[in-house]
Amino acid sequence: MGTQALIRFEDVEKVFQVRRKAGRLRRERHEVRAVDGISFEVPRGEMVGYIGPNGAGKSTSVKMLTGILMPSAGRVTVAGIDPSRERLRLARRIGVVFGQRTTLWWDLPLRDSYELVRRMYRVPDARYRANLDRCVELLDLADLLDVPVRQLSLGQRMRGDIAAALLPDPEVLYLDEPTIGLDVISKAKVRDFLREVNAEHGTTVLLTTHDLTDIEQLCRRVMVIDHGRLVYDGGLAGLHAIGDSERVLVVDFDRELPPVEVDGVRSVRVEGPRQWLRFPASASAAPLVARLAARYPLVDLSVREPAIEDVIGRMCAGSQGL
Ligand SMILES: Nc1ncnc2c1ncn2[C@@H]1O[C@H](COP(=O)(O)OP(=O)(O)OP(=O)(O)O)[C@@H](O)[C@H]1O
Repeated sequence: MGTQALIRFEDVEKVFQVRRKAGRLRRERHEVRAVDGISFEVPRGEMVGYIGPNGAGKSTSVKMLTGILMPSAGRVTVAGIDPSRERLRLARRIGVVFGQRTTLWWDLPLRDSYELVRRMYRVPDARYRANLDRCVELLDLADLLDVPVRQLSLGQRMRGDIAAALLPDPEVLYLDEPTIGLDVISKAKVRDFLREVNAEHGTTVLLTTHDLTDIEQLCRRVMVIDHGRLVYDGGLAGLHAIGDSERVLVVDFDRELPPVEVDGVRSVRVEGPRQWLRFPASASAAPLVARLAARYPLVDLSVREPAIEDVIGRMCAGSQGL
């Protein structure tokens, strides 16, 4: 494959025909364009965020990548394979983790689930043992191997699921909400592990999440989907730039003052001697601070970056929140 893209979407569409009630007896046929002409390429080894509001078309895209759904138009290729035509051949090369449901066997201890994965995917012994050892160590699974999956906490189960997906050494890992419902420590563990797997094995990762900290900590590239279309594909910094976002300067004066009037900032909140001043994220803070300090008795200040949720919310205006 060389430098060729590992994942490729070419003008992909997915249209669902749904019937909905239109009166007491009548049913109307109606189309839902879940994916409405998306194209992108992901090179081998990249970690990409695939985000957007509810109903944007993310899960439908991932289902086409795994071969569960066939596109209505366009072409999907993963590792040179058409997923819907050769789903089983592809299954050995991709790992899938859904935060909301497990792919493990509910009544079996983790160890037995892993043994089944080994047999199903015919993972060679030495590789299986090396992968299992690494997962057990990095995901802290040693004490959990003999516990039936149904007795695991959500965070433990999620770590167990991620290990199962990685045992066959997949080239691509699709993660759907891998940190949903996890506490801060478990989230950090999962993120550290994913970073390590990506760095050491060059595993390509497509990450769908509503927790944008996952994206900020793991992905240099992010794709934003809205109403079945790709509305942004690039770095996080660029997202801030086109989102036309604002930063906030929180300033403390030596006494209570009326809202400040300085070019380039807007006072949006006053609380005693503290004021919140908005300014464009693309502007440099230093000259603003200099202007403020020249006219006002400044004691302290800090700059708050725009929340990425707000940036994407504005980009997908009219949609539900993330
Ligand atoms: N099998 C189906 N039949 C009919 N409509 C569907 C089907 N699957 C998805 N849809 C519709 O397609 C659109 C995209 O859904 P999808 O599940 O891909 O969104 P999503 O981005 O994953 O959302 P979420 O963040 O809520 O998981 C929605 O309007 C959804 O109702």
